[in-house]
Amino acid sequence: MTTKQLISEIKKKQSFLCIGLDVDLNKIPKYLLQEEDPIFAFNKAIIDATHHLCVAYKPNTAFYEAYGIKGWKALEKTINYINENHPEIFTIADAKRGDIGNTSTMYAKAFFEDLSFDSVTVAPYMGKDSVEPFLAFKNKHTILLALTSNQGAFDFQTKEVNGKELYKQVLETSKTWESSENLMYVVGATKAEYLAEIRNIIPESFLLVPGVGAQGGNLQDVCKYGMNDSVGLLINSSRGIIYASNGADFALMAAQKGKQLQVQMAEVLSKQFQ
Ligand SMILES: O=C(O)c1cc(=O)[nH]c(=O)n1[C@@H]1O[C@H](COP(=O)(O)O)[C@@H](O)[C@H]1O
Repeated sequence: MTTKQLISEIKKKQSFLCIGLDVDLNKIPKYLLQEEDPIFAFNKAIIDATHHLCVAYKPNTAFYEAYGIKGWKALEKTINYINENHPEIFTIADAKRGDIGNTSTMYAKAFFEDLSFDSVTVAPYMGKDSVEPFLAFKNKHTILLALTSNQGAFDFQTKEVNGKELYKQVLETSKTWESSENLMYVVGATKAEYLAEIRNIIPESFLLVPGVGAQGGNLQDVCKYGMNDSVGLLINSSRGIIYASNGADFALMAAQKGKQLQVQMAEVLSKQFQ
């Protein structure tokens, strides 16, 4: 999917919501465990109930890898289900990969070709030759970790190296790489106060912003400082939506939580883009 198509979908749905499909078998309704593939059954119900409210789905691969071959199969069924039924939805494999060049190429093939995701999250710390193999894929997107939502972001990312914070060096350097138009960046919603400065460095790029809901990030602050002329934001919520209930009404309740965020997003968009 191109960025242009993503922006057009955001405007159409009046939403820049990304729903995180982080499936934990201990948290889903007990009766689903009798299904042949409980993870896929859960995801299918969530997707059926929420696809009109969001523009992106983000399965975090850890929640699938943890269940071995069955988990990986469920991930494959989930991405195929989204691509077949809702091809207009942007898909993110949240895998946080990155390695020496030839290995990164294999990671990119796994997520872009075998699983047909639109994007994958990548850690920047092995540098240019570890990221460019992902960028080489046309109409696919590499979402680089810039300033993450967790407390540990302060251990390295905000530390100054040669007079400049490391996350700023990640932003400035990565935008000079080949095919950098395929880059997006992760900035945690819990770091909203950094967004204005981040926008000075990368005014055009899309930001994936996790951390609203369960981690306490604030949607209004993220929009105020992070939005650009093309919206430029995908705001993710995982647990806050998919575990709204663990009863038979789980999908309905997830849709209600998703709707609450979508309504707030529509309000922001109507003010910003009249
Ligand atoms: O890359 C990510 O998506 C990510 C980066 C980050 O800085 N913080 C962060 O929480 N995430 C992911 O975003 C999701 C957040 O989930 P909730 O806190 O349940 O909404 C999880 O899949 C995290 O792994």
